[in-house]
Amino acid sequence: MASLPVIDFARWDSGKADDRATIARALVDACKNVGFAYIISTGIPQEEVTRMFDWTAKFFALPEETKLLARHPPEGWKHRGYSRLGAEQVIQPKTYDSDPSKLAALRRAVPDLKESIEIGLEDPPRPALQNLWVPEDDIPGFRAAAVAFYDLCRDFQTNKLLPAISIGLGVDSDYLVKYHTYEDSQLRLLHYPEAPAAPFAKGELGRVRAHTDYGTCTFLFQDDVGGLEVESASGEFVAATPMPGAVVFNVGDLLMRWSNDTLKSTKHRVCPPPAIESGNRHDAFIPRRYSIPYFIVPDFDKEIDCIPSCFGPDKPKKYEPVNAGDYMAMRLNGSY
Ligand SMILES: O=C(O)CCC(=O)C(=O)O
Ligand SMILES: [Fe+2]
Repeated sequence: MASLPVIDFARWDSGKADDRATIARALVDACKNVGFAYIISTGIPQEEVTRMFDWTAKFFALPEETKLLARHPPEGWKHRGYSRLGAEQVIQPKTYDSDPSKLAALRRAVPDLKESIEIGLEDPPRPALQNLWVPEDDIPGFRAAAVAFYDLCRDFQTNKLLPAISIGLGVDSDYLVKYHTYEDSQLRLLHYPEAPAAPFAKGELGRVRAHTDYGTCTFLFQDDVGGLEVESASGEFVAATPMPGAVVFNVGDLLMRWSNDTLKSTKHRVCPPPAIESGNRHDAFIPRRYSIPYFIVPDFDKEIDCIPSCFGPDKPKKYEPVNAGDYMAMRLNGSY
C-alpha cells in the first residue's frame, strides 16, 4: 500500500461538476489529514517529465564556472538562478525574529549537499525576479525546454490543482487562482551528488534536513533513487517512495495559515539512500539523486487573509492578514 493517499485527477477532464467535486474532496481530505499525497494523471506527459530529468542531468554536468554564470543573487527572496553545493541551507527556526547570526549557525549545523537552479516566469513584472540563464551556447535548448516545462506545471496549477483545493474548501473554484496571476511560482531543478557515505553516516552532511515548505503548496517529480520522507502523525518519518507517473504533493505554511490551520503543512526531509559498497576500489558511496519540485507561491503584492470558508463563530481567525511578499521574503532570506 502507498504510504500517502493517492489522488487521481483522470476524471477532472470530463468537466463534470460531480467528478471535480469528488477529486476536490479527496484532495482536501488528504490536505487536512496528512498534508501530503501522491497525485496521478496530472495531464503532464510522462515523456516531458523524462526529458526534463535528462536536461537536469545535463545542466548539472556543466562545469561549475559555467553554472555560476547564472548565479543566484545573495538575497534569498530573489529566488532565481543557480545555487552551488552548500549555498542554500533550508532551515526551520522556531522564530525569525532572532538575530541573523543564529540563523547562520543553523545553516552551518549539518550542511546539506545539494545544488539547484530556480526558474520562474520569463519576463516577470518585477525585474528582480528575472530568470538567470547560462549562455545558450553552453547548453543549447535548455532554456526553451525549462520554460516549456514550467508552463506545463503552471497549467496544472491554474487549471486543476488550485481549483480543486478551492472547490474542496467550499469557495469559488477560482478563489485561489486569483491570488496566483502573474506567477511568483518557481520550478527548481535539484541535484544531490554522488558522495562518499562516511560523512553522511556520521551526521556531518545531509541532503535536506526536516522542514516545512513556505508557500501555498508544492508538487514534486522524483527519480527512482528515493530518500524523501514525510513526518507521520506519530512523529516518525515515513518514506515517500518514488511512484512512477505520480507527483508528490504537499501543503505549504502559507496555505496552512491562509486556511486557519484547516490544511496541514507537514514536515519532510531528504535522507541519503542506502550506501552502495563498491568493492575494494572505493569507499562506500551514496548514489546521486535528481528531483524537480514546483513551488506554488502567490503574487507578492497580494494580502493573505483567512479563506472565507475557514472561519466562523465557532472557529475564529487565528492569524492577522499578511502580505505574501513579506512572508515569503522572511522565509527565503533565512536560507541564504
Ligand atoms: O528533493 C526532494 O525530494 C524534496 C526537496 C524539498 O523538500 C524542498 O526543496 O523543499
Ligand atoms: Fe520541501
